[in-house]
Amino acid sequence: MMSLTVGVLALQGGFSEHLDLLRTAAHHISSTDAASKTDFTLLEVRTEEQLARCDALIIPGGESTTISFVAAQSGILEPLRDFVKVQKRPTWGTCAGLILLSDEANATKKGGQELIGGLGVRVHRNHFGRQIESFEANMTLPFLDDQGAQAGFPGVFIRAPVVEEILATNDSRPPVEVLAKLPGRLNKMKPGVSQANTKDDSGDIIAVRQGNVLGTSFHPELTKDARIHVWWLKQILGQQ
Ligand SMILES: NC(=O)CC[C@H](N)C(=O)O
Repeated sequence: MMSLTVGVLALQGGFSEHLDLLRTAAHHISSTDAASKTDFTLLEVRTEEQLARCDALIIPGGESTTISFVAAQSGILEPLRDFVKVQKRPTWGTCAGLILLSDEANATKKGGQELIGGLGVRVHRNHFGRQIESFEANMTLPFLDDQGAQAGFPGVFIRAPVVEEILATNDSRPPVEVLAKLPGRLNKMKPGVSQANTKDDSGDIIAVRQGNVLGTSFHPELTKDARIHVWWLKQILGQQ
C-alpha cells in the first residue's frame, strides 16, 4: 500500500476548505481505484517539522503579503523554499498561493512581501481589480480531460492574479507549461479591466505548471468541485 502525506499551509486563508476538498478527492481515489490503495494523511502545516512530514503541499488563497509575513516571522519561509525548489516536492498554489510560488510579482509595495518562488513567471496581482470586482466564470480546463473537462469548471476569481509573463530561465528547470487561459472575450466584457501583457489576445494565463510546481489564479477550494484536487493527487501518485 502506498502512503501519501499532503499538507496545506495553514497560516492564513482558505486552508480548511482545501483540506475538505482533499478529503473528498482522497476518498474518491480510494473508492474508485481499489487496486492501488493509497493511505492518505492530510495535515495543516504551520511549522518546519510539519512541513518535513509532507510529500506534497498546497498553499491556499488568502492574502499573500500576510502569508509571507507570518511565514517569515515563524521561520518557515526558508524551509518552504527548500521544499519547493531544492527537494522539488509537488506544490500547488491557488490565488495568493500562486503569487507566493512565482519568481516575481508586480504591484508589490516597496519592501513588500517575500516570495517563495519556484515558477519562472511574473504575476500581476489583483489583475481584475478589487474585491467588489470578483467574478465567477465557467471555464474549460483541458487538463481535466479524463474527468470530463467539457462539463466546465466553476472558476472563482477574487482579487486574482494572472501570469503576465513567462520569464526566460537559464537554470535547469523544465519549461513553464500554460495549462489554462481565461478567454479574453470574458475580460473584455468587463468594463475597466486591463489586459495582461500575455503577448497575444487569446486570454489571460490562469493556470501554469513547471515541473513540481502548479499554480492557479482561481479558487477551486471555494467550490464543491474536487476534480482538480483528484487530478493533482493522481499526478503525484503517478496515475496520470
Ligand atoms: N483571493 C486571493 O487569494 C487574493 C490574493 C491577493 N490579491 C494577494 O495579493 O494576496
